[in-house]
Amino acid sequence: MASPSPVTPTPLLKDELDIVIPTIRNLDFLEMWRPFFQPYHLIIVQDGDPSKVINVPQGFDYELYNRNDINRILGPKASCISFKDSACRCFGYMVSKKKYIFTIDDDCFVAKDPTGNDINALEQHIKNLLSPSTPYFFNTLYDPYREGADFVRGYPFSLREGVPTAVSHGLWLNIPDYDAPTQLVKPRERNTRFVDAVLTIPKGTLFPMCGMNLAFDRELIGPAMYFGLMGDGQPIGRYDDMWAGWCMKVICDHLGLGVKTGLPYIWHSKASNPFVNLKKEYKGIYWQEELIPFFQAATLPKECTTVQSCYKELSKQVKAKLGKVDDYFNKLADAMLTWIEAWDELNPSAQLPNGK
Ligand SMILES: O=c1ccn([C@@H]2O[C@H](COP(=O)(O)OP(=O)(O)O[C@H]3O[C@@H](CO)[C@H](O)[C@H]3O)[C@@H](O)[C@H]2O)c(=O)[nH]1
Ligand SMILES: [Mn+2]
Repeated sequence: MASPSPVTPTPLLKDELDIVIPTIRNLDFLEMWRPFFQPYHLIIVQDGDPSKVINVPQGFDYELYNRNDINRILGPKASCISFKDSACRCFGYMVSKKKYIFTIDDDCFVAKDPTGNDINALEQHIKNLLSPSTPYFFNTLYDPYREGADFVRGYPFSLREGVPTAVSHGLWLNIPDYDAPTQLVKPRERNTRFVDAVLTIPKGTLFPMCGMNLAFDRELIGPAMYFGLMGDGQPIGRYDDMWAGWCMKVICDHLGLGVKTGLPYIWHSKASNPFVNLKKEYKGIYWQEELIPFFQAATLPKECTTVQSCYKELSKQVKAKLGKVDDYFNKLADAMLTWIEAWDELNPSAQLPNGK
C-alpha cells in the first residue's frame, strides 16, 4: 500500500493574520520570505508617487493601496496618514480585517540563527502573541512559557497566569535601528549578536518600538498603533514607530496587556542615509526629552476601558501638555482623533472594551 503523502501543516493563523508592508521600492525581498509568507495575505501600502507601478512577485495573495486609494477611502480623514514616510504603514492596520498584524520593511530579509537555520520570524511572532506576558513581576529565566523554561523560584503563583500579549517586537541582525547621530559616529557597526531570549517589558517601562519587524494583536491594541504625522509637510520623521510605541505601552499598562521584545531576528540589509535621517530626526532628539517624561507620567482614568477611549484621552493630554512644546503636537493630537474616527468608520464592530 502506498505510504500516505506527508501532510503539510496549516500555517498558524493563516486566515487570521495580515502582513503589512510599506514600500517605495520593489518587493523582490518577498522571494526570500516566500516559504514563510506565501500562505498569508499581504497588505501593501505604496508610498510616494501613486503612478509608479509596484510589481508584486507572482503567487502572493495581496491588496495594494497607493495614495490615491488612501484619499478615496478616507476622504478628508486621509490627512492623518503620513505621506513619504514609512508611517503610512498604519493605513494597512486600519483596513485589515484580521485579528493579527505583522509589519516588515522591504529591506528586511530572512536571518539565520547560530545553527545556520533560517529564522521564520512570522512563526516566532505568532508564538510570542499566542503566549501570555508577565509585566507585573520579572522572570529572570526570560520567557517562562517557552519550551524548556518556566517561572523561577520566588515567582508568585498568583501571577503565573500572565496577561494577554498585545505586541511582539522583533530585532535585527546586520544594520541595527540606530538614530542618525549614532549611525554617523559608528557607520560600520553591525549587529552580529543573536540573543536567544524573549522578554516582557515590565509595566511602567517605556521602550523605543521599531516598526521594522513588529507584530501585534489588532483586536487588543490596533487603534493605538497610529504611526503619527511624519514625512511630507511635517517637522519630524523616523519617530512614527516611537510615537506609536509610547502611546501603545501607556494603554497596554492601563488595560493590563503585555508587550514582548527579543526574538525573532530579521536581517536588516540597508542603512538609510544618516544625513537624511538626521534632518528627519533632529527635532525629535530634543523633543523626546520632554515627550518621555510626559508618557512616563501619563495616567488614564478607570472609565477608559476601550483602546479608543484611552487613545482619545491621551490625545487630550497631548494637546494640553505637549502643545506648548511645539504647535506640531496640537496638530498631532487632532490627527490622533481623526485616526480613531477613521478606524471606527472602517471597523464599526471593534469598539467594545479591550477591542473584544
Ligand atoms: O518615504 C518612505 C521611505 C521608506 N518607506 C518604506 O518604509 C520602510 C523603511 O524604509 P527604509 O528601510 O529606507 O528606512 P529605515 O531607516 O531602515 O526604516 C526604519 O527606521 C524607521 C523609520 O521610521 C522604522 O523603524 C523603520 O522603517 C521600507 O519598507 C521603505 O520601502 C516608505 O514607505 N516611505
Ligand atoms: Mn531599512
